[in-house]
Formats: sequence, structure tokens, C-alpha cells
Amino acid sequence: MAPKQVKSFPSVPLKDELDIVIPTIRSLDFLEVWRPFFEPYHLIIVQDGDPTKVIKVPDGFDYDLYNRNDINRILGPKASCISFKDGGCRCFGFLVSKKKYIYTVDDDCFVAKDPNGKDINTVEQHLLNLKTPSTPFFFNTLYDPYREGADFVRGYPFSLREGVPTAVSHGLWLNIPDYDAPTQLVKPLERNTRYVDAVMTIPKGAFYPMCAMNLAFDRELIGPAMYFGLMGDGQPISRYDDMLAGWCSKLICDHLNLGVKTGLPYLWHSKASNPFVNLRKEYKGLFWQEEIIPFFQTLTLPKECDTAAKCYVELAKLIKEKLNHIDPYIVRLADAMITWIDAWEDFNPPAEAVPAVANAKKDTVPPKKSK
Ligand SMILES: O=c1ccn([C@@H]2O[C@H](COP(=O)(O)OP(=O)(O)O[C@H]3OC[C@H](O)[C@H](O)[C@H]3O)[C@@H](O)[C@H]2O)c(=O)[nH]1
Ligand SMILES: [Mn+2]
Repeated sequence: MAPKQVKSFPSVPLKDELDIVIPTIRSLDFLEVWRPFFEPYHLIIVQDGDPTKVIKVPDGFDYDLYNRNDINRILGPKASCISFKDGGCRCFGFLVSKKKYIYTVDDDCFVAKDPNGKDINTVEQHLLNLKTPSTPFFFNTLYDPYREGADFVRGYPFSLREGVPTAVSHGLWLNIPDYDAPTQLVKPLERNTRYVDAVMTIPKGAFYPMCAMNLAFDRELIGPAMYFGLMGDGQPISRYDDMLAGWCSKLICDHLNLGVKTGLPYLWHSKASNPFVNLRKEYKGLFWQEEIIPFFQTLTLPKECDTAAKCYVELAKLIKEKLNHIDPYIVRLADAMITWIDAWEDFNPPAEAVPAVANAKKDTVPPKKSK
């Protein structure tokens, strides 16, 4: 029986283990309030929209900034799988990172305070979530047993107390909740003021609406499944980037016996996007998900799929085969999922593959970097 994981967690930044990925089409002024927590880390900024627009990065941050021209130059034809004019472009940052962990956060999110009035270091809590096991096979009613002051409750099987590695840590949001457009329209003034002091494993077999606003994951375990789809400009759907990644990554985590946690940390989501614009972007998803989610719920992957990348390729084939009747877009999406894996393996060669750089387009002009 493995000893219980360390409960308290050093607050020393793990700069060599984690990159912070930020998609932006607006401004990076929000970084000022995150400076105490983010400054030690390398930022990967994915600038969406007009590449000629100059986006200022506040001084003192270590960053790479990639705009659409950089993405096109670096990925060549494979850039076609990266969304344009949708926050899903962030997955380019997941691809080019070399770190074990990713934390991705939206540019309208700010530091929240816990009930004691203390600023919440989301990076630290996500790392704690990812570095302690998950318990997907049997629900612990006192929530995360690896947290300070908690444990497995009576009746919890000892054979399961070692848990499984955690692949995804899904944080939450105070103030503006991540509602879909219809809910936003009928509840425009609703604000989330409820701070729930809990982290829990999402049980095996259960799916969830993964929001990328405050999300961290283990690139080595589940990175290939964190593709944010073909969304935005030129596509019939948007704002389902993180939902697609959530369905795919949860199916694959369940198949590979990896864990997904949701709950702490919270951040403060400041800006409600326009619900009418959102409705136009996401309405097809409201219909399609009623068929796509049962597809995921009844799917089993072959046991030969023993890595996230192999699972993802198989999943793309099944989506193309079983869901193409929904809309011709699904075929393009499935093909883009394969392109994503090809690009992923150019940058992150499987153990037995040749060094990846040979395949990836030489990046003659480096992205804008911190000074
Ligand atoms: O065309 C775009 C639009 C946005 N972004 C960046 O994506 C982040 C989220 O954008 P925004 O805050 O406007 O959207 P929300 O409705 O609040 O976010 C939810 O829906 C979209 C995403 O899935 C997000 O994760 C959800 O929380 C923000 O950083 C924008 O700058 C973009 O790059 N391109
Ligand atoms: Mn937002």
C-alpha cells in the first residue's frame, strides 16, 4: 500500500514543471493582479484575431507570444487544425509547451479571495490537485481524502485507497458563472457567490462540462486529448472548444485509469460575454450535444489503446464513422483531430519515435519573447 501523498504543498513555484497558457483577443492588463502567482512561471500567450494588432505584455513576465502568423509558420498546413477567432486557439500553447503541467486561464479572470479574505493562488492549488491521486472508482463522501484535515471515510475499500494519477484539475469561478447563452439570457444578473471548500474526483463513467477558464492538466498523461477542436471563424460552431476536449479527455482518462478533479481553486470571472452573440456561436452545440454525449457515454475504446494519443486517433475514427450524420462539419472535425495528433507528435515524439524537430517546420522567425 503506497503511503499517503504529502498533504501540505510547498508554495515554492515549480517553474520547471508548469507553463501558463493564455488565449487573448483583448488585453493582458489582467496579469498585473496575478503577478505574485504568475511571475515565476513561463507564459505562453496565444494571440487570436488580427496578428498585426500589438498586444502589450506587462514588464517582468517571462513569455512567448504567438499570433496567427506564428502558428501558420510553425505548423505549416497543420495550422488548419487550430481555431481562429475562438478561445480554442489556446491548444496551440499546449502543443508547443515542453513542461509536464499546463495551467490555462482566460484574460477576463482575476484573483479571487477565499472566505478568510486570502488571495487564492490558483496555480498552487491546481498543482496540489494534480500531484495527489484521484479516486474515480469509489466516491469518498468527505471529498478529496488527500487534503489536509480529510481522509477516507469508514467503509472505503483499502484496496482502492492508493487512488490513480490525476490528469486534469478543473477549477471554478466566482462572480460570472460559465453559463450557456440561454441560461445567461434568462438569468443576466445571476452571480456565483458560493464558495464551496471542496475538491472531488469526477467518478469513472461520468462526463462533465469542462470549462477552460481555470483549468490545469498533466501534458504527459493527457495532453494529446486536450485538442480544442475546429471552432470560430469559418466553422458552424464556437464555444464548444473546451466541451469537446472535456468529453474526449474524460473518456480517455476513464479508459487509462486516470483521474479528473473539480472544485478548488476558485478565481474571479469578471466579464459576461454577450449572450446574444454567444447564442449565435453555440446554438448548434445545444442540439448536437444531446446526441454526442450519449455517444461518449456508451463508447469503449480497444484495450490496445494504451496511450492518450492512440486513444485519440481511435476516437477520431469513431466520431467520423458514427457521428457524421449530424453535420458534414463532424467529418472535418474528425480529420482535424488526426491533424492535431500529427502536429502533437511533431513536437512531442512518442518514446520510440525519432526526434520530433526534424519533422516540425523550422521556426525561422522566433515568436515574440520576453526581453
Ligand atoms: O475569438 C475569441 C474569443 C475569446 N478569446 C479568448 O478566450 C477567452 C475566453 O473568452 P471570453 O471570456 O470572451 O468567453 P467566455 O464566454 O467568458 O468564456 C467561456 O467560453 C469560451 C471559452 O471556452 C472559455 O474558456 C469559456 O470560459 C479569453 O481569454 C478571450 O480573450 C479568443 O482568444 N478568441
Ligand atoms: Mn470570460
